[in-house]
Amino acid sequence: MSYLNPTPSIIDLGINIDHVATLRNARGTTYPDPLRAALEAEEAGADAITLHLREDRRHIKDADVEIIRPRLLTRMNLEAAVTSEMIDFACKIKPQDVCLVPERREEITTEGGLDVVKYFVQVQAAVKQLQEQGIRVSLFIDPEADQIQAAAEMGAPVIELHTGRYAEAHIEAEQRSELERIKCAVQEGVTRGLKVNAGHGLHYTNTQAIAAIPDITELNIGHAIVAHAVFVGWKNAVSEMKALMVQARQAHLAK
Ligand SMILES: CC(=O)[C@@H](O)[C@H](O)COP(=O)(O)O
Ligand SMILES: NCC(=O)COP(=O)(O)O
Repeated sequence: MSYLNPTPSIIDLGINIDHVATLRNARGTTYPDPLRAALEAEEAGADAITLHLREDRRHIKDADVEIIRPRLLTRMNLEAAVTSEMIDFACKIKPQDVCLVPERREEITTEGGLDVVKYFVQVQAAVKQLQEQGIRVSLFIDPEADQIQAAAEMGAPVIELHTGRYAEAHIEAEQRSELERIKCAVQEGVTRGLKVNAGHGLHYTNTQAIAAIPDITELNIGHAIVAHAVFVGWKNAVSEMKALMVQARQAHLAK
């Protein structure tokens, strides 16, 4: 829900604008402008703007975060690694949401969830520091019961389930089993009183089944929308994704 979309959404869409910046950085130009992408995404129905400030600054830069933060009419969901540099930066910027993610410099994309069981102490300290600044913290984790339990125990109010394995499953049986894993994780999160989001690798033909899961509050989607925008335009790509999510949820609720 936002000033632009005042009716509560049946399911929220956070638009990840990282790869608008990837395209800009490929030529060192000032276009396409991530700020413009964020504002037009809001006009097209986005409920939040997600952006990942990576340690290597391969797409989003510090200045993007600083410029975009005060201009949003919805909310900013800043993805950040659990490092003192990133947590201090987030505390300075004060986005409405920070999603703590794992990061490996050599990876092409975020390969799995943050291991909040293994790094319990470090993640809990970051959650506390961010919460002291009034920032809502989300943990980007694999859809596993022990990860969800640790997230709840350390006091994070939100989790985002990594849907990468589901999105990459090419065999139908494997995709079905990944979907079941996500459904169980959603239930586990809700039972523990958490707001449950999901995302990673979702596109125009695999998002429906995830959006239909009734207790998922928000999906964060980026790469597929930037790619689709090449053919249909940015605002159409955003509104098409939002519409298919809403339709999938409504169809499930009408059953
Ligand atoms: C954490 C996450 O899933 C997204 O932020 C994603 O990582 C963005 O794109 P890249 O992984 O390609 O940087
Ligand atoms: N947290 C997931 C996200 O923001 C979007 O990931 P993707 O759609 O670019 O794979």
